Amino acid sequence: MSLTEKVALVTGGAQGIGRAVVQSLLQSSAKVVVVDLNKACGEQCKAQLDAEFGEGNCTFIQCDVSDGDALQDAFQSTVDQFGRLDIVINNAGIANEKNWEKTIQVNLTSVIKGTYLALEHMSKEYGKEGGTIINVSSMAAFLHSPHQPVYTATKHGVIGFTRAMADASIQDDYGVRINVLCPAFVDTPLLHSVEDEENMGKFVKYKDDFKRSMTKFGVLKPSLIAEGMMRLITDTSLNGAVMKITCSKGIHFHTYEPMSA
Ligand SMILES: NC(=O)C1=CN([C@@H]2O[C@H](COP(=O)(O)OP(=O)(O)OC[C@H]3O[C@@H](n4cnc5c(N)ncnc54)[C@H](O)[C@@H]3O)[C@@H](O)[C@H]2O)C=CC1
Ligand SMILES: CCCCC/C=C\C=C\C(=O)C/C=C\C/C=C\CCCC(=O)O
Repeated sequence: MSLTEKVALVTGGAQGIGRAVVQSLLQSSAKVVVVDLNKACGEQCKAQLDAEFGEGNCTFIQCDVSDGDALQDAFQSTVDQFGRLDIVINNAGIANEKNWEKTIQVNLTSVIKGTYLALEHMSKEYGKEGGTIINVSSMAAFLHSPHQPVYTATKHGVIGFTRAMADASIQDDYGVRINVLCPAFVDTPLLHSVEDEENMGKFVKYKDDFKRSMTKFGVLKPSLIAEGMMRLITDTSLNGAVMKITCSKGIHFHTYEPMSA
């Protein structure tokens, strides 16, 4: 499906899962704004994408998503440059149990803020044309791993918030589909954070347990996560969907009893 004339904003798009999603969006002819904290990585990413897809299709904005004003400016710059916004991927995330307040800010508060900003630029409530939002959670939301309690809490929160907003979108006719994607382990730099006391704090003693889990459950390629993401973007029947991606079952959906959490 062509996304020609569509404009996408991807947080944490400079590497890992976000980077793979940016690549897929450009392959589908969307314009893409990469919003990321890491300036060096973002500039390198943009240079590579310009070489592959031509200049003018991709922009990099350095921004810490946990700085609400900076995130607001990034959304405004996107619309100023490309004239519209259609697709928002709230993907930026960290796994830091030592600075757990920061983990809540980046993984949950910024996803909420990013969703509200996306609605300001896309919802019919604000006189806009509609669009789609995908928030990135994790299979950690379906486990209760003792090794990453705050990371797990944020990912539970992302699912609850997204499903509630998807219902709100239907009730008040925002014209915006809001879905959530939950990958199992993916081969990105984030996985290496389990090695580091600065990230894990007292939970660093479990690093070998993490590695055993990765061996047991397998590690996915970022390209498969991008494939799932493109399905959420292009399948207009999906709203409030919770997509899971695992090695054993591939891309599939979590099902809930009516009215259940
Ligand atoms: N890698 C994995 O095994 C899994 C990752 N996820 C989730 O996928 C998302 C992406 O993760 P990965 O690509 O694996 O991580 P990654 O560490 O490879 O990439 C994350 C990107 O986000 C950026 N970022 C971090 N903090 C930021 C901030 N405050 N403001 C703006 N940008 C920021 C980083 O600079 C980086 O470019 C995260 O939400 C993560 O929790 C979910 C399930 C599994
Ligand atoms: C605080 C440090 C945490 C380190 C986190 C690093 C990576 C994060 C990975 C995830 O988000 C995925 C976490 C858990 C799910 C993994 C596998 C479940 C597979 C289930 C299945 O295959 O059925």
